[in-house]
Amino acid sequence: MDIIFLHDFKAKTLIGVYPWERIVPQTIQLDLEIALPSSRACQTDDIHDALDYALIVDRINNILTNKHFSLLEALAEHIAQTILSEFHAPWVKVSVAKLGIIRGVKKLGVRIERGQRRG
Ligand SMILES: Nc1nc2c(c(=O)[nH]1)N=C([C@H](O)[C@@H](O)CO)CN2
Repeated sequence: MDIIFLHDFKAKTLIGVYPWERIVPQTIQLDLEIALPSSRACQTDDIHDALDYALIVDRINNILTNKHFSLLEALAEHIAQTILSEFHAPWVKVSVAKLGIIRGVKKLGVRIERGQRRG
């Protein structure tokens, strides 16, 4: 299985369960692993055969700007389902973390894995 990874992708968004978190944007860190539907690009060296990671970054930035979630879990699920449905990836692993939100904890978050449903 060939994979595109995006590590240490930091961006600001409104997220959280508390009222102040609906007003003050927070920096989150995303780490993604995205399985590729095909390895054709390895042979052809053609971007048209590749899953363009720049488009994935653009799409995630769009989500972070336009959608606001209470829970990291819900954001991770939305990103995972977007990548599966819009980029036809067979499988994706999404980690979403907040940085320094709780005293004594440098980074905390959730990690989910999702695949295409059969049938
Ligand atoms: N499982 C989760 N627990 C909590 C979340 C979350 O997203 N998932 N979020 C919060 C608050 O928004 C937090 O960021 C502030 O302490 C608390 N617990």
